[in-house]
Amino acid sequence: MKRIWRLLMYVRPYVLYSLASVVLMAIVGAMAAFRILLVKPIFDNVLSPDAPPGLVLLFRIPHTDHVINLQWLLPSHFHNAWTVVAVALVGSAFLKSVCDYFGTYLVNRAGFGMITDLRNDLYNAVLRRSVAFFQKHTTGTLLSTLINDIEKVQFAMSSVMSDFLQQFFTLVFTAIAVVIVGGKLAWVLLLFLPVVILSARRIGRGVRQTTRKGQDKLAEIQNILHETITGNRIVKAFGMEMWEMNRFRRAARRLFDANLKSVKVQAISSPLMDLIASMAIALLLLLGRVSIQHKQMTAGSFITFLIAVFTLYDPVRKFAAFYNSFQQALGASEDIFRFMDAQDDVQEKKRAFALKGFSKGIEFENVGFAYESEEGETKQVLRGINLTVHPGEVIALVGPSGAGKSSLVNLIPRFFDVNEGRILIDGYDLRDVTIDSLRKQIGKVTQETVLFNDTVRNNIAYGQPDVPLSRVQEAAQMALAHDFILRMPDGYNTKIGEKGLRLSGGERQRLAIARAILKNAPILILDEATSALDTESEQYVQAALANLMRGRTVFVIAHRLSTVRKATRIAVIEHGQISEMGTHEELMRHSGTYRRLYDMQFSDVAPVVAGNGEGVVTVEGIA
Ligand SMILES: Nc1ncnc2c1ncn2[C@@H]1O[C@H](COP(=O)(O)OP(=O)(O)OP(=O)(O)O)[C@@H](O)[C@H]1O
Repeated sequence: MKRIWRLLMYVRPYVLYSLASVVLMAIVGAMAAFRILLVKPIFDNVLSPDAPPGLVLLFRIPHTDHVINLQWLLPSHFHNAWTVVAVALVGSAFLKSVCDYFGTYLVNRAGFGMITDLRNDLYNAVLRRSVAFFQKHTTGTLLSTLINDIEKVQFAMSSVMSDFLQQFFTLVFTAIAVVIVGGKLAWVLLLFLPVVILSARRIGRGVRQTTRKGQDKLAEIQNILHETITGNRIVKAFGMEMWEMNRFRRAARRLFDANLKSVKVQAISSPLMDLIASMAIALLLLLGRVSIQHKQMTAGSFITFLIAVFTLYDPVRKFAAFYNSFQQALGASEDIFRFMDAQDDVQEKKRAFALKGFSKGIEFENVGFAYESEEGETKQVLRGINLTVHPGEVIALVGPSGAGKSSLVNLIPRFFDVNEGRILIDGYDLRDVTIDSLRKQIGKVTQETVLFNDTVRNNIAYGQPDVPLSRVQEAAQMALAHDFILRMPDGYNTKIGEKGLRLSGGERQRLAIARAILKNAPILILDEATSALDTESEQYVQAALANLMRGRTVFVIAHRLSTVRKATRIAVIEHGQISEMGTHEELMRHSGTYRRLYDMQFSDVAPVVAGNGEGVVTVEGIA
């Protein structure tokens, strides 16, 4: 109920459109019933040569002597039966068509309007969620909610809603026509009502179940497509085309079976209803003949009655589909609202103040951190971290894989919050300052370079669209990217494809470095790329990084000896704790973990395995 109410709140700005469309659709329904009523005068007056000229009777109000004549609805100078019926027929068709057109337009106007607002709100909410949220929910689930769930609500609130209103009013007015024209005969229909309703419900349930299965199978196919298109290089490198094709074929077969099952259930409805209808007609014919003999009914009114009864069937049948669609939209809105309402672990205090700059340093005071799974289980990854970093220092973090290095640096921009101790920036607890002002102080260059499908200029000036080109170029020069950018077809205006596919790994990294240089944040978090570039690229990237690091306070997850050597201090992280700290020379003298790691990882002879993304593997030495 709360969900329906919440969805309706989105309709509120469009309530005038909705009300107008309800009125217009009511007219459409009334006109549909009126046109059925015209069948009687067509048979009894227009097509009957023996009919006496005069008033054209439309129907008699049951249980009274009151009659409604067609002339009463039309200007008085129409007398001839054909003229009267023809004017009524064309006039009602015209009115129905006009109302249908504007009614449909207005329902859709309201439906699309509300869905646009809902989609914007959802996107805004999702975009602002914390990093933990994006780790909890897969890209597939988020995209599916943003696209498919919104689509379901949109479908229900636009196309289905307009059809529903039309069918609803057609049902109401035609039911009135059935009672008016049929009189006692209408009650016979009550005998068939339970059968129709029961079978429609059963078929509806069957259809719902089978369509849901079909949708699941379709999602399976979409997943395979998503995986193999984004990972097509891996598929090629491993020669898995045949295997993937077979996987796809099996999924397609399952979809085929599910669709056929659904058709089997759906296809039964029409013949079944035909059978019920034939039995009803047979019975009605018998009773109708008696009524006509006793002059209680004309042949024309009997046929009108039959047509009205048949017209009822369509809305009744469609109601199962409408119900289904509205249910699906409600189900989809549950996911939408769940994402919109998700409570972030990282929240800004109401009285948070803006950090003006960074000048005194960063302190980790007895910091502990745990990841929390969706089931509420916690996994402690950092404990008892004490570290004071002065402005301008370069802190290299080294340690075995999974020790907690990335987790530690992710605490600084508050991608996650500590659950023990605190982190201070210039003496202020991170949780006391606004997230925006904190993140303004921090630049980040990660292993995986994120580039957007936009121009080189906009990629470098990401977040600062108004920055002049000269400053973008300056940053690119410092990142040693200017020359290769100028060699591109449109220079700084060249569009980079999805994920920067037109660029080499080294070029991508240098663009990311240029972006960080332009941001000019005093604190820098660097996650050095593990995969080695070719020597020349590597030198460029190293030089660009040196330019970027100059004058900044840097936390670097180091994989290269050159970086480690240049660091002011090295912190060795093991099992979530700092086990050693000092300069390269100090730690080498110590003969502890660092020395062991150094021998394994950083010595000149130690090879590093590097891939070029195409699966072709090379073995190179580093350092
Ligand atoms: N979102 C998460 N949820 C739960 N556990 C996580 C999450 N991210 C990382 N972990 C776990 O936390 C531990 C520390 O991971 P972290 O990425 O900080 O290590 P790391 O030292 O940076 O490793 P690497 O050098 O391989 O990147 C690992 O055991 C990892 O499995």
